[in-house]
Amino acid sequence: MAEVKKIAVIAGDGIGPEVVAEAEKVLKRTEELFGYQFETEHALFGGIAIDEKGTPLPEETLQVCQSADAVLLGAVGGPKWDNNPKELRPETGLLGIRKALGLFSNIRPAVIFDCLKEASTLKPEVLEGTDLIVVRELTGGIYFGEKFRREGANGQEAVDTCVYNVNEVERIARQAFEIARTRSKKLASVDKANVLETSRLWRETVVRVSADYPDVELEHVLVDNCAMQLLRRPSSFDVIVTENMFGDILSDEAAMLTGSIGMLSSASLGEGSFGLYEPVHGSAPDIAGQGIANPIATILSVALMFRLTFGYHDAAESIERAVKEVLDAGNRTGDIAVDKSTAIGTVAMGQLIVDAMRK
Ligand SMILES: NC(=O)C1=CN([C@@H]2O[C@H](COP(=O)(O)OP(=O)(O)OC[C@H]3O[C@@H](n4cnc5c(N)ncnc54)[C@H](O)[C@@H]3O)[C@@H](O)[C@H]2O)C=CC1
Ligand SMILES: CC(C)CC(=O)C(=O)O
Ligand SMILES: [Mg+2]
Repeated sequence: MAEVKKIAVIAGDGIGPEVVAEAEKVLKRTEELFGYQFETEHALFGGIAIDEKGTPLPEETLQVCQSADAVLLGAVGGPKWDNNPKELRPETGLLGIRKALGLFSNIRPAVIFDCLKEASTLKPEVLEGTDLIVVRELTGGIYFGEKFRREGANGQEAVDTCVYNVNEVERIARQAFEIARTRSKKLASVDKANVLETSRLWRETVVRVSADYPDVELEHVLVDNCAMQLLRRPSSFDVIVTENMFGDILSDEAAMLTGSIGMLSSASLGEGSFGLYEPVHGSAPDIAGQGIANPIATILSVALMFRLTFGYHDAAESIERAVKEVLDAGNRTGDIAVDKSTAIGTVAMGQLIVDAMRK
């Protein structure tokens, strides 16, 4: 009998509950097929937690996560809470949970399915050979720096501060070098070292760490150039390591190589095997409640959980193969459909993937 793995399930807001419901069906099917056992515990987080508990990250939610082996998260946020004071915004909870759980590394693979090349923003010949991972620093930088308003000589000013220390850069750099070692041994470190002091420290630190990885070829790319090169020659990248905000932005851009942000999964990791798994997209208020969101990013996040936290490679492969088969057969949600009139909904896509899973 396999050991029971505890998974904290946080559906969140908007399309979060819709896509997480499909991922939970995948967990159940995995139990039936492979005999693995999961104990899920649901917790409130984000806007719904503000409404019901008065805070985006209730203490009991944090405890549920801390006592679990892994967390499955949908998405949080939406216009309902946009004008809340900053401590009562869903994104405050998102940053808070990442910090509280020590999840400094966010791994975002952009996997290109051949049959989706038609849905990509780029021409198939430009996409040829593209398979990249963005490794984003997740608990430092400008999202976590001090922010405030003040009265300046010309009226109100707003201040966001960006801080990185050597330790924060070193640990994410090491993780990216380790990942690069398992792939094509090429690492692109993305910064803005021609302007930002945090980026100069970033670059110095990455160069120092690179001495321990002589087998990995390191290049430095300025973030503006990287944004351009991702569209011009995406196949030249393999592993990209970058700071929090640059990684946030570049991974949404990389999503469009795959066809849609609804395809991009992610793993947030710390020092141990514990991880939080979530789609890269947000709560998509514009399509929430319509049953049309693409659940694949969340389902592929479960596959990442199986690989990186549980070591269930057989089950991960089953999910990934099922997703490919379902897409190869021409099934599309609206975001990846060229002919939108043929699009299927969230539940139909989830069910097709569950049905295609095999041992
Ligand atoms: N990890 C999280 O919980 C995140 C939360 N957010 C929050 O989500 C809210 C909405 O943010 P947006 O900037 O609109 O970004 P978003 O990622 O929610 O949506 C951007 C666009 O992509 C589409 N989209 C996203 N996921 C999709 C899916 N699975 N299937 C089909 N289409 C999909 C949406 O319909 C929208 O047109 C905000 O409150 C934001 O703060 C944003 C990013 C991450
Ligand atoms: C609160 C934001 C940093 C969420 C986001 O856009 C992300 O993590 O991708
Ligand atoms: Mg983002």
